[in-house]
Amino acid sequence: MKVLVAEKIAQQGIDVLIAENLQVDVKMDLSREELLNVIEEYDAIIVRSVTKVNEEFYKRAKNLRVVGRAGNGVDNIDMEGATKRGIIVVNTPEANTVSAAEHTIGLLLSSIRNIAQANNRIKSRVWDRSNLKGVELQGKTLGVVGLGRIGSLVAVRMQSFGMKVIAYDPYITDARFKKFGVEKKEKLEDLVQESDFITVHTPKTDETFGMIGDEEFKVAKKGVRVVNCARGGIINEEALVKAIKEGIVASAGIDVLVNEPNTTSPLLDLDNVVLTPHLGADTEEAQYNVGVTVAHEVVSALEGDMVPNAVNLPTLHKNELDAIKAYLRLGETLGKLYHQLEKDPVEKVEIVYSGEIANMETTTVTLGVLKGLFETILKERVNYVNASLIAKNRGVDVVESKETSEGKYLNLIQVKISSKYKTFTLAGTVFGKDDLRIVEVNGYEFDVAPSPCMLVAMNLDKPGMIGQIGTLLGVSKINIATMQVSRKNGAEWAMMFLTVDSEVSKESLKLIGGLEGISNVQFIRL
Ligand SMILES: NC(=O)c1ccc[n+]([C@@H]2O[C@H](COP(=O)([O-])OP(=O)(O)OC[C@H]3O[C@@H](n4cnc5c(N)ncnc54)[C@H](O)[C@@H]3O)[C@@H](O)[C@H]2O)c1
Ligand SMILES: O=C(O)[C@H](O)COP(=O)(O)O
Repeated sequence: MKVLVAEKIAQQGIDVLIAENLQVDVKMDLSREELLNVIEEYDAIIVRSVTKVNEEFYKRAKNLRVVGRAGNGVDNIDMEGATKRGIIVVNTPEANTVSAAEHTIGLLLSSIRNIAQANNRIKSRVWDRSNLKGVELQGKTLGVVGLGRIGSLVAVRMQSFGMKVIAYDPYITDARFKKFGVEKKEKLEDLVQESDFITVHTPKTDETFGMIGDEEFKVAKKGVRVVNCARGGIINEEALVKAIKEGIVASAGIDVLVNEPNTTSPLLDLDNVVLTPHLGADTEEAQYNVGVTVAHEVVSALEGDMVPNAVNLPTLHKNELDAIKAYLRLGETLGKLYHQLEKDPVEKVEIVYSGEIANMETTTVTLGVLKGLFETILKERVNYVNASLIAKNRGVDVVESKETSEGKYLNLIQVKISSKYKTFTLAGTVFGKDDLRIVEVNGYEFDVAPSPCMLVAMNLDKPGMIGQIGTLLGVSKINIATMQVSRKNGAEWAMMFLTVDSEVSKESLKLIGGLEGISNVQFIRL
């Protein structure tokens, strides 16, 4: 498989990819046109914040399966476009947060003490201490907008400077404010009015873009100082220039601009603005972390494994993922069984989790069931990323429910698949760590370990049936590994489940199906 590294990442990250025998092309200087011309060759691409991974890009990236973002922000990646194509997007949200927080603080200190200006002055051989007076942090109020990973690191660190820290973040719990010793502000306006310094740490979204603008500067303290080390435009650039010129904003530290690279922004002309060219994550440590982390994630994603930092999948921590791994396989197995046993179009999939699994994060297991269900009948790529969208587009209603009460099994996944005509049921459990069992198929109880090649048949519940099939398979040189027969409350027909060592040909299936008292013979590939 081929990976294109389209922006600079640490060599150690590239080494991880090479060690996994991937063909790695490091091409950091491709023009847009060149990139679009070569991208069809690649299974994965690694980018940072510069490459626009958008519709135009996806249309040319016919074989792409993974976009690795060596960093945090994914606003340069069209997530909807990736999801509908089943392209997994992974990033490294934890890997550069300390560097970004430290850079924020660096910008703040630099801007309020005129460090950059003073440096320029003295390097031009002028020893002049005039007009460089700064302000102290101690006793002042810092307003943090967005108390996530980086915002909280900044908040905690700035308290050691003797600052009072307040924050506005409507999407987090009160407990998180408490944990970081930060006073919660219900409204952005309140934060703006009370802050001596404001720093923004939200992602760039429709809601946050321009959230600090003319209106906010109108109510801000005269002489407020601001920092943006998150994404360009969260503090509106035109409004900031105006507020600086009007003396409302005394200084600004800016790492990110709406348009990057940028050497023409009016902010560059203002003495009390300190700018860096998007350097928040540019440290030895952060680049090592993001490079190596993204490389491992890309490898896992290409191997079809679940990745904890997949952006267009439910969020799972590594330990949560480890805990549900066997259930993911079980969910997929149950999903795969349906269309190999039944042909009716699916209208509704109901998944009931009972016992231990009911206390776990099951959203991804549900995606596994849907993946298994659709991949047996669709030619297009079906995976965890797009399984739910495929269900929605096919009008399949997906319902997940949980029962924590103890049943016959310590854990159980029941899948009820309804068509216009009937409901077909499947159930499975995990014994021990990862021993899967199919325990029910349409009301027939089993204890079958799923295997790559299986045979299922209905047989009249009378003597001689098993022998007939055994003989025919023997003649076809197919070895039977296991066999189970299950009856259902005195029903005329029993169900037979065989695991076999090799594929059963269409001819053999036809012969078996033609046996007296045998019907619905299906070869199942798992
Ligand atoms: N300059 C750099 O080099 C650099 C490096 C790393 C990250 N970043 C950027 O820093 C920002 C923060 O990253 P993070 O890892 O802390 O993200 P995060 O997801 O951990 O935290 C973001 C926080 O913003 C909050 N939020 C979202 N919308 C909001 C709104 N409308 N009002 C108030 N709060 C809102 C969320 O609830 C969340 O708590 C991102 O934009 C990221 O791209 C920049
Ligand atoms: O979102 C991020 O991780 C930072 O903005 C860093 O971006 P970069 O990888 O382009 O330096």
